[in-house]
Amino acid sequence: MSAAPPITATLPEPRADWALFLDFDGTLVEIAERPDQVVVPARLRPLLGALTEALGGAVAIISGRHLDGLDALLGSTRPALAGLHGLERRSRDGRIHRPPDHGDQLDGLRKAMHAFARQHPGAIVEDKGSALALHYRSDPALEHAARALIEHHCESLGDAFRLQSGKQVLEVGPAGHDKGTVIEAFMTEAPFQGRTPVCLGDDVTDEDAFAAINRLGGHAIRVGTDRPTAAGYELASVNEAYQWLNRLARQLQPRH
Ligand SMILES: O=P(O)(O)OC[C@H]1O[C@H](O[C@H]2O[C@H](CO)[C@@H](O)[C@H](O)[C@H]2O)[C@H](O)[C@@H](O)[C@@H]1O
Repeated sequence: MSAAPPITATLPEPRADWALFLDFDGTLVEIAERPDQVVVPARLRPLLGALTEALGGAVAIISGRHLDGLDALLGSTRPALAGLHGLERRSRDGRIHRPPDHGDQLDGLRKAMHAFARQHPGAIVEDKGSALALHYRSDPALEHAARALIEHHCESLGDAFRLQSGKQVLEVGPAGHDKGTVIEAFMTEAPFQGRTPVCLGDDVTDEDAFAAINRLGGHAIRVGTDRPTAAGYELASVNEAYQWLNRLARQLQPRH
């Protein structure tokens, strides 16, 4: 993180040649006690529509959730999407890019996580097929035991899988993909190619995205103020993120 630019108070002036990458949980929706309890604000869908129009379609949501779960939350809005922290994505033209599923290799860990959740009511298993998440938001004291359990299983899984920490969650999924690699993939194709990438995110896993954005000469904006970051800019909350994105959409609105 030594190459991180200092946080700049003034955010960059919106430009029509930006490509916008938006994290979901903690950036576009407030964090909830459980993954299935998030509330998608009514203002999100019109905002995504306005941003997509203003930026020539170059808007993507990049999340740790899987694509189907994101589509269910977003309803008829069908933006470019990346799921499972970059493992899978949907291009603007609707093509799905997803490596073969080796989620069955996680069966041992899957069973162990479910047994752990049965023993500890504060733990929740989120099974995303190719990846598994063990949440402990309802009982943060479980982090140590949850991590020990997962690390034990990761030893036998080898290098093909990696453990990622997030907000009160530990996730195991295929190695070699992250939010940085998926932004780089989007930037090779229309309508993102040739634009300046801009990314908003709140979590540790968004730091991979911020590092890629910095390499690509774009603007990384961290939502929240709770830890060190590679982002050069900061917005204090989900609400501030909405205010700034609304201003962006208004300022760049194409004149008809
Ligand atoms: O990349 P994101 O879109 O930010 O997704 C990261 C993870 O978000 C979800 O978990 C987090 O949000 C939950 C709902 O607010 C919260 O209960 C949990 O404690 C957070 O870790 C989602 O459930 C995960 O699959 C995503 O990887």
